[in-house]
Amino acid sequence: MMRLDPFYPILDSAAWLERLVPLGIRLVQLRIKDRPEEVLRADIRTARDLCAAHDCQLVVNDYWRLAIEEGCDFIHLGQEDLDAADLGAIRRAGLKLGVSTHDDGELSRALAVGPDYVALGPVYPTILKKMPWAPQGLERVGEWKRRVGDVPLVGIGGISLERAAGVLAAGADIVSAVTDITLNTDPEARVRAWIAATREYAT
Ligand SMILES: Cc1ncc(COP(=O)(O)OP(=O)(O)O)c(N)n1
Ligand SMILES: Cc1nc(C(=O)O)sc1CCOP(=O)(O)O
Ligand SMILES: [Mg+2]
Repeated sequence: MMRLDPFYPILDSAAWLERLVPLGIRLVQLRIKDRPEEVLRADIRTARDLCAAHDCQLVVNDYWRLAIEEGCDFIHLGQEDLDAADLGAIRRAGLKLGVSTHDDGELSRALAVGPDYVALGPVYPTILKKMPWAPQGLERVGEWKRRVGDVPLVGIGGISLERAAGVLAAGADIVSAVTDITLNTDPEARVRAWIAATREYAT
């Protein structure tokens, strides 16, 4: 499999991708919540075409059926999403799969489905969504990497540009971020800085 880029921003609309992907993002997640299906489908299509034009790997969050129907090739599912998903249909369609984990049980379950990456979170406190887990910390990142072996490990949750190098040094292969970019006063400059800071980890 193609190596995934170490910088993995998550954005909540195709409009955000249109703004930021052309700056040189090579791996991005479209994570849209609570929108009608026609909006989801239109954004997935726009994101798919944009990412294809910019040599960027698109990961669609949650909506695996729409991802299959729209010819996307990578989805992200959390544990509750896994409960409802048809993994056979996902694999038959040739989709790659990233899975969230927050504790031991979730990691065992994630590894059992043969994921294309495992995400561990929240590494630091996050303001994006309420989560029942305490921040995992950097030692847990290292422990997860030892347990996942060759499977790429994504660190997520409260990761800023300033924290990214520490998360990578602790064992993550990839660092993911939302608000450090989208709430920044200059998201374009922030993305350029992330790309420059993570370039040495890319191959
Ligand atoms: C890279 C990455 N890691 C974790 C998540 C969270 O997925 P999930 O637990 O399903 O929660 P939602 O994002 O769907 O609210 C993610 N999306 N991406
Ligand atoms: C979407 C998401 N999933 C997480 C998990 O731990 O599974 S943490 C998270 C939010 C990440 O946003 P920010 O970079 O702004 O903290
Ligand atoms: Mg989900």
